[in-house]
Amino acid sequence: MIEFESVSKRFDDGTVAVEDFSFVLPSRQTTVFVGSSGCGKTTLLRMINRMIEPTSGRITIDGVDIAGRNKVELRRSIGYVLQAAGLLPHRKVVDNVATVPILQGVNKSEARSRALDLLDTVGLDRSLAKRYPRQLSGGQQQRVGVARALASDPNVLLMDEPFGAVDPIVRADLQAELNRLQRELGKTIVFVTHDIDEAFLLADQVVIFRKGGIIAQAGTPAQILAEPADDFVASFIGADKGKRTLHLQQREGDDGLTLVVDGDGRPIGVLREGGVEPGAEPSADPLATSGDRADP
Ligand SMILES: Nc1ncnc2c1ncn2[C@@H]1O[C@H](COP(=O)(O)OP(=O)(O)OP(=O)(O)O)[C@@H](O)[C@H]1O
Repeated sequence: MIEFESVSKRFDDGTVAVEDFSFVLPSRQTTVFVGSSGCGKTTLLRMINRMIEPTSGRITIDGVDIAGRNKVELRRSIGYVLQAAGLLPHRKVVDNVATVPILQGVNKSEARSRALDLLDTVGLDRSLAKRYPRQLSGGQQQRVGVARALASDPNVLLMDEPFGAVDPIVRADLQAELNRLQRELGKTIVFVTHDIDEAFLLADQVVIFRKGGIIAQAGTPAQILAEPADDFVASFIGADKGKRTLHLQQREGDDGLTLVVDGDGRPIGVLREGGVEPGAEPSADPLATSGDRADP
């Protein structure tokens, strides 16, 4: 469990990035920080591995105040994945993944053999191990970034917009892969994104921020979709525009299939029988995501 207790951060130039933030991030769950640019998400994330020090307040991991821990040792014990993957350009993939375990004293051949296992874990072919980062696609580089972050088998994984720079198809792949990995590994993940859809897809718990690291709403995706706390949240999740309001539509030439469209009229799927109780009248039930309730 990671706990923020009245944490504030004022930078040297006087910018207050975070003000009096208190929050608990449960172990083995994915907490997603979401909010528009400059609201303090990255600052909060980087305070967890002490890349940024709070001006006041306390952060504990499993009850231990991180201020009392050795900074370098703390940083190496926490996985960290960045948007640009942050790989070392002059090292081969396998060595990028093995770097932290070697720094922690694991012998080279064992670290490399574990690195190859980790490539399997993140769905990369072992034949890529000898390439340099520039010889990989953006999506592959991100997978290497995740493998590297997992290399020291950390309990905590910090992910700062890790899939922000890849195209939507690769991004969807990486998101699905992260959900699969998390089911297997059960890490305490803190994930930062601008993208509310990504947040809802990955999170056990979502925190929507206003500027200054102020919580606009925190809860499960279902809770937030069902009851946006205020107009700011409703607008942020698109409920106000009907983005999450689903409708059924039947069109000519669709062989009687019922199309599901979102509030902007974009087709997002078809209605299948599977979600309806046998004998029950077909209804919008299978679609009863809270989007229905977000109808203005
Ligand atoms: N080193 C710094 N010195 C001064 N101000 C900073 C510094 N780092 C961040 N800030 C400011 O603190 C505020 C929060 O920044 P932060 O990077 O945490 O936001 P963010 O929500 O992660 O934004 P983004 O989504 O754009 O990455 C912003 O106003 C930013 O300009």
